[in-house]
Amino acid sequence: MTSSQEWFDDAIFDGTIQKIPYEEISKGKLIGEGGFGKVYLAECNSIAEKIVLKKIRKCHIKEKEKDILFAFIKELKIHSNLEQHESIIPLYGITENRNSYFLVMQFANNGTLSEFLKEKRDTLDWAIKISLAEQMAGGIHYLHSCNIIHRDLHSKNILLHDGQIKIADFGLSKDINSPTSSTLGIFGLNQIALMNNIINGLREDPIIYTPLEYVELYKDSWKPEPKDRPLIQEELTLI
Ligand SMILES: Nc1ncnc2c1ncn2[C@@H]1O[C@H](COP(=O)(O)OP(=O)(O)OP(=O)(O)O)[C@@H](O)[C@H]1O
Repeated sequence: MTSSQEWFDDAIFDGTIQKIPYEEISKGKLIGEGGFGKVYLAECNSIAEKIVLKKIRKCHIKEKEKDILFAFIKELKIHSNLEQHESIIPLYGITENRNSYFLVMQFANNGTLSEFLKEKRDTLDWAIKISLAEQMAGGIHYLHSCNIIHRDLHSKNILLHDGQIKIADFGLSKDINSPTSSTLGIFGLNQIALMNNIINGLREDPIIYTPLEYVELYKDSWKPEPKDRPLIQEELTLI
């Protein structure tokens, strides 16, 4: 029987995932922390632009943290099977040192959409907002065309690089052709509370001065019955 370490190694290194030698990388400052672990800014000899390292410690590879491990591997596999797309954050590969594995991806130099919107809330004009919505719909449309549903889209999982939307964080995504899918165990209490509110019909109030066509579009998109919501292709056309 293989150890969980061997199983993890096999799961990572079979297929198309590029392994980057750790010696080629100089790790910089800590820039964030998520469900798997810490995220660092870094540079790599063979990659022209700045990168981030998203870390999972090897000691997480044990039974009681299987959900975290599965989400990490799922993110890796789904992300590495995607082609380059302007609205998806590029994944360069994986690297490892003695204690940890790291996903290696492009550093998004404008941070998360959440930070961007907080900072620019009062100065963003509608042309930029519509352009961001269009880029996002374009990225989601691309994912759907690859039979991937993201399932965790929110403004902290959407990054911006040189003003361009980059969808990230595929840990909860599902390949609709794949029979294994359940990662429900890794939802946090906040997400469960939010889901409850949505199921019970709670919706935000439209923000004043939002164009009416846009309000109608997003109200259509939060209808309770999925069949009543527009497809992403329709949204893209309307935007
Ligand atoms: N490619 C990136 N470029 C720039 N900053 C990033 C990048 N990836 C992650 N970050 C930063 O690191 C933080 C943590 O990212 P990470 O994806 O690990 O977690 P999360 O999405 O916040 O949480 P979770 O993994 O639980 O959904 C982000 O909020 C963001 O500030």
